Amino acid sequence: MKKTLEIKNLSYSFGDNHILKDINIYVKENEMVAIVGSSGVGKSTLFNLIAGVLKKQSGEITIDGSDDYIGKVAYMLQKDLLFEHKTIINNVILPLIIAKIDKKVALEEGRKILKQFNLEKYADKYPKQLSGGMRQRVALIRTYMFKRNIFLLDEAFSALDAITKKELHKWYLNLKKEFNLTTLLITHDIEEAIFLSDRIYILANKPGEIIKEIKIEINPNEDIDVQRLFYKKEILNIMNIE
Ligand SMILES: Nc1ncnc2c1ncn2[C@@H]1O[C@H](COP(=O)(O)OP(=O)(O)OP(=O)(O)O)[C@@H](O)[C@H]1O
Repeated sequence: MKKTLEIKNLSYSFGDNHILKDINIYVKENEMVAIVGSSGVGKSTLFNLIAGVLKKQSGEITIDGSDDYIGKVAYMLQKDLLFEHKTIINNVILPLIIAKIDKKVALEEGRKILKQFNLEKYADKYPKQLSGGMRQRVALIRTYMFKRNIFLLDEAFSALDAITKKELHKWYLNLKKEFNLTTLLITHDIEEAIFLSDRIYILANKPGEIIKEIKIEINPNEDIDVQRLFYKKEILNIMNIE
């Protein structure tokens, strides 16, 4: 399968402060890949480089084989950034309006997608009338509406309580399947990374480097929780966390 995102020998410094060193990672089409690392290791810096928020200093970033990578990703952060004064439907269609699509057509598409995900009853409500989990679903659908090659999720589920988070993880896997999403997830939550991802990169040290790549292969005929626990132990071990 082709590589949607490929990063080669990417390094980055803020002045004399070396943050990232020789990062080599890739995400294949329809794949969900996580970058796991402790606080301050450079996860958001890497994310900002891919999104084009920070200017690349050295190394390569390509999306679908092209080094013209700026503006090719759809990204979502922990805070949902919904517009409080706009209804849910108007929040969802915002990417289409920005792309200058006729409002009537945009509204039709927005309602269709809300219906598809059983969110149509919220269409005319305002964000403050929704729970945290529902807001995050709306924000994820809005991110999808940008129709970019790859989704970058930076701690997108971190602000949610444990139960809502688990529900949203399952929901996201559905969204991924339905729309063939390609996702790079940045998280410090190891269990989240194991549940959602096909592969995990561990970012550690200072400057931050990829110290390990782990393929998550769950055998459905054996106890799934036990297999996930083994992966968790392996990752904690690598990260030197007891
Ligand atoms: N704009 C900036 N100018 C200077 N240093 C910065 C800037 N942004 C981040 N840093 C530094 O870069 C390092 C990595 O920060 P970054 O936010 O990428 O880490 P992170 O892994 O995302 O952490 P967290 O999980 O806490 O968000 C930190 O030491 C931080 O102080």
